[in-house]
Amino acid sequence: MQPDLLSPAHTAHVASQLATRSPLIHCLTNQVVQSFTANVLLAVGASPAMVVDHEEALAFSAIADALLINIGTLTREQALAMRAAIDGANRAGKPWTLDPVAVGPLAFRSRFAREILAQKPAAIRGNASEILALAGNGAGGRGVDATQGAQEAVSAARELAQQTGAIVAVTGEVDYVTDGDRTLTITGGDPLMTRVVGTGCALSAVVAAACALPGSRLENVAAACGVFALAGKRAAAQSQGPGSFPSLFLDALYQLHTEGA
Ligand SMILES: Nc1ncnc2c1ncn2[C@@H]1O[C@H](COP(=O)(O)OP(=O)(O)O)[C@@H](O)[C@H]1O
Ligand SMILES: Cc1ncsc1CCOP(=O)(O)O
Ligand SMILES: [Mg+2]
Repeated sequence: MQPDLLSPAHTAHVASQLATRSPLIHCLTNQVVQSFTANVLLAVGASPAMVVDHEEALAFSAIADALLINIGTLTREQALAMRAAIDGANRAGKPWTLDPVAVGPLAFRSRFAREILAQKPAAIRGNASEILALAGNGAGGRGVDATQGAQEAVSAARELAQQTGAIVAVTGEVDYVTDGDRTLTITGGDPLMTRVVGTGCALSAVVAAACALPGSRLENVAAACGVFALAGKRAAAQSQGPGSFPSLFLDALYQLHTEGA
């Protein structure tokens, strides 16, 4: 089936809903991107909380509106907290999102990612090499970076969505978001987004937030990618390089709901 283009009106609607509803997002994420992820969630109008101890994580994921699990700097201790958080979220009926950072060549995180897939993520967001590896079709990328284009991972994304029941977003120059049947395509963004750390991780946090909104989860996750594509393009148009880009990107995310898309 041919991918559909995401409607700009739905991106604007989701940008506004995120700010109006301000979902509380429980983030268990990597050590590199904690602060940027929290700032991105605040810029879109959501509310971040990094509650990381395993006892507190179990309790807090039931209180939060959605959970993010990002395995970028996974440790044994963090894996315990992640299992507890997923358990708490599932028992409370709260959606959780997986960012399978650098899955493939590294055994511990790859085993862990496959294990938690059985716990029914609402969404999975990764780059092409991560989605291919998670679907069992590739060896993974170069560390946290993709070595394949997103277009090459569309079939794997569909298979992964069918196997897990999750909405799968595979990102890159073009993003593809699928429920295993219908696939939406998002264009925009800018290569500068790959020259600063944490844009993929922060997008996964906004995907988690989008999963807490009412309506079509497929369209809401695609709109989260649409929000990034639009803000990334606007920020890059004013930016001289990776130093100024993160600030301009946060401003652009904020302006999407304060000034309308
Ligand atoms: N070449 C590109 N052109 C435009 N946008 C891009 C490009 N590469 C990545 N992006 C955007 O950057 C964000 C992060 O995606 P990606 O780089 O695939 O994730 P990761 O950082 O996990 O590898 C997404 O919003 C994606 O659309
Ligand atoms: C550099 C790095 N190392 C482990 S996690 C991480 C951040 C990856 O961020 P992103 O996937 O958003 O580029
Ligand atoms: Mg990533």
